Amino acid sequence: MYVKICGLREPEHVAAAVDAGADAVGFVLTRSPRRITPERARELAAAVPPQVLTVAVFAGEAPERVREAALAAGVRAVQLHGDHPHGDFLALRDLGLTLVRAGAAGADLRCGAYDEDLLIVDAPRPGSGEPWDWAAVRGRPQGRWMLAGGLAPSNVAEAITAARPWGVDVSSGVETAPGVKDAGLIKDFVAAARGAAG
Ligand SMILES: O=C(O)c1ccccc1NCC(=O)[C@H](O)[C@H](O)COP(=O)(O)O
Repeated sequence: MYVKICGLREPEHVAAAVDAGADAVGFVLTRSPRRITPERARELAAAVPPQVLTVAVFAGEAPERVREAALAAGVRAVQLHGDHPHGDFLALRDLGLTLVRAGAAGADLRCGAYDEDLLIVDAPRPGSGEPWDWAAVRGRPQGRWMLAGGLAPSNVAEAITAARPWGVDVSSGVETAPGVKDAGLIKDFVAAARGAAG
């Protein structure tokens, strides 16, 4: 079970995610209570070992702006949320970064349909912490896809059973307030996801 912890802002929470065994850590570079600057993301990413994917998250920015910010942040992956057209992914392909497409269940659910490497199937409002009907997508997404939206240590096992994803992604469920991560919750989430998968 691939596990991504998103919306990290502080070095101790990045370290908590890495120590817990997360596969990917996300830095939000778009409008959000979790937003950080590309320069801050670079500082945080510098402490992440190479086996853990560093992801810069965008929503609605033009590819030129995504390119500039991703390079400034020094991340290894770019995540585009929402209604980005296929052309945006093609325009970023030459960066040589892992491309992640994220959207709600109404989108094309085949990973690779937009030339992306990973797919996230999320709640309608990203980063809202709102659970949705995870079971409704069971059997529909194809390829390397992560389930997101309202996941937490207390429900991630249920969500995995319901949707059978390749991976899971969380932000609000490992926070004590919007944008304020909790190292204990991060550890609990990774353990619960891996326990469910095992
Ligand atoms: O986290 C945000 O605030 C955010 C804002 C705008 C676009 C994307 C955002 N987050 C992307 C993620 O990958 C989140 O982890 C995902 O939406 C799940 O969020 P949550 O329901 O809070 O666990």
